[in-house]
Amino acid sequence: SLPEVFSPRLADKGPVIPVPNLVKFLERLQVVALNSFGKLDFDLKYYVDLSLKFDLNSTQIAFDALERSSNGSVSVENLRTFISNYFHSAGTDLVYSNPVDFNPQPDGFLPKVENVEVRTWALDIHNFWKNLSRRVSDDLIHHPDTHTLLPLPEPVVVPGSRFREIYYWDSYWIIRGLLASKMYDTAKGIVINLISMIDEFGHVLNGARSYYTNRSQPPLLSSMVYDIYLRTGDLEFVRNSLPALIKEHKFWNSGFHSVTVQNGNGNHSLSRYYAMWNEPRPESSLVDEKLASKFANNYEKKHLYREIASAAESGWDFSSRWMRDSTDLSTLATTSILPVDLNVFILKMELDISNLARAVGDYCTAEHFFEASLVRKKTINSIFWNSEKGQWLDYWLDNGSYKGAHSWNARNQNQNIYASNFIPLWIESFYSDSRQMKKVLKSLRNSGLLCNAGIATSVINSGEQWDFPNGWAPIQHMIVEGLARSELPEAKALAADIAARWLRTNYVAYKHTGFMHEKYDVQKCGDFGGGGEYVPQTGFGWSNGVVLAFLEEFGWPKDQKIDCYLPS
Ligand SMILES: OC[C@H]1O[C@H](O[C@H]2O[C@H](CO)[C@@H](O)[C@H](O)[C@H]2O)[C@H](O)[C@@H](O)[C@@H]1O
Repeated sequence: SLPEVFSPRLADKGPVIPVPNLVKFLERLQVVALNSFGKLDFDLKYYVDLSLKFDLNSTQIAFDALERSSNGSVSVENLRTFISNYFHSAGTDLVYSNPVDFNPQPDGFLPKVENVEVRTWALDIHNFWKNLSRRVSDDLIHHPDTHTLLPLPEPVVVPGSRFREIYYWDSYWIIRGLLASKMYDTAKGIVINLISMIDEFGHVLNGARSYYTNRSQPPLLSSMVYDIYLRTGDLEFVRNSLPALIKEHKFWNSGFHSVTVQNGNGNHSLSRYYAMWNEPRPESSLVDEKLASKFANNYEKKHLYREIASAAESGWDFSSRWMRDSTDLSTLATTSILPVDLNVFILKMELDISNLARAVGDYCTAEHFFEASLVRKKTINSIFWNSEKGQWLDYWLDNGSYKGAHSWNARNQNQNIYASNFIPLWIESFYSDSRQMKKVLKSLRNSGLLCNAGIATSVINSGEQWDFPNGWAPIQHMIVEGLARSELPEAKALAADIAARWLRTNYVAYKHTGFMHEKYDVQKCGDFGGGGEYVPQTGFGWSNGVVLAFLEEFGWPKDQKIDCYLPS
């Protein structure tokens, strides 16, 4: 018999937000396109990013009338003609837009960068904001039903390449870079766009597409607002943002995202990733269907689809972190895990809301969220902290719960080493605790995560992109920033060392390839990363942002070379 987790009762319980008919149609086109064009250079996402030249009904009629062979394919020529007659290319609904606040040589840009070569590179990256800035096309404004792209009110900054739309958590590091580039209006515009999603959908979407409405991403909106406020002092911006931040806090602390765990210290309220979807992800539907094809039972398939979409909500799509068996992606069990980083982001949200509310004189809200942050800090140390290891460990939920609460069991802490086990370092509540910090530092040094060219995502080489040997800009940034802010000199020194390794590898890869990359291989300085379900992407929003943020914080001395040979 099936385990309880696959029972109809449980499998059907979760919420589902349906996608529009346009997305369903584009998924049909995706299948025919793959059968007709073949796998070479084929990106599934391209097809759900197309926009229609005419209404959906007439496009569907023309599509159904195409002559098909027995396997459903259409001749390459006929399909090409049909696509060019009926669709605008993917990406044309976001048009290039010169950012209003872009200055090629901003005043006070990266004052600590003395080295000419590094400054030239930094200015190249600063220039990339122009390549990545877009606004929605007039066609999208007038005919939103013919686009999967969502019409956002302000200009956007996209990650790059196949990621043609704004992404939630990427935007935090893009904003960090924009702040270093003194592009405050562009940064505020991004936040206004994300807030418009909360107004319309109740949460910030994974990305600005109608196929992303059923999930969010790591919640960093409050961090964006807070950092912009610190640079600009704009209280009106804070006042306008606060209601959305409070609404978002509720989203992550209610419904299926919320889980109660009980231990000797009482009941603890925590959050998990939980997508409102149990079908294949439209942007990767054939990949998901193939993975689910090993399951005969429809409930098992639906269960897997929800786990896949929830892993996408985590931003770590995909990783052994969410898998019961690191060699088998179909064992994804994202919703059965309480993630350290998500709960840290919610603690940060509480601290940010409290600080922002205090700044605008709303002391009642400030106090309420400060209290909440104290409780959450205790919860994080109570559920995730493992003193023997000197790390915070993700927590596996058992299938059953008693009266809605799961009983805490030390055995359920995931003993595997992930960079996320160190994300609490980013938050003052943790980095200011010198005793705990010393333990964590020792643990980080011995973790196997610190490599020649940065911090590895994990120590498991699963072939998935959020695992060894890939290193990702956001992870480097959060850990380095926390270490740098700690009082401990050895933590500060480690921060500078990791930042320098990361800058070197980004620079050398840029010089070799001409591009900034989405992820890097931390084993080999100068190599970009790989693995996962799509080819490595360039551009790239968060990598650019983190380079600028590191250069702003640490600078680069005049006579220090930036290459792969580390000074002894
Ligand atoms: O198309 C597959 C998946 O792609 C996205 O995930 C990856 O890119 C995002 C943009 O840079 C990034 O935020 C995420 O961390 C990456 O893993 C997308 O977010 C997924 O939902 C999508 O299924």
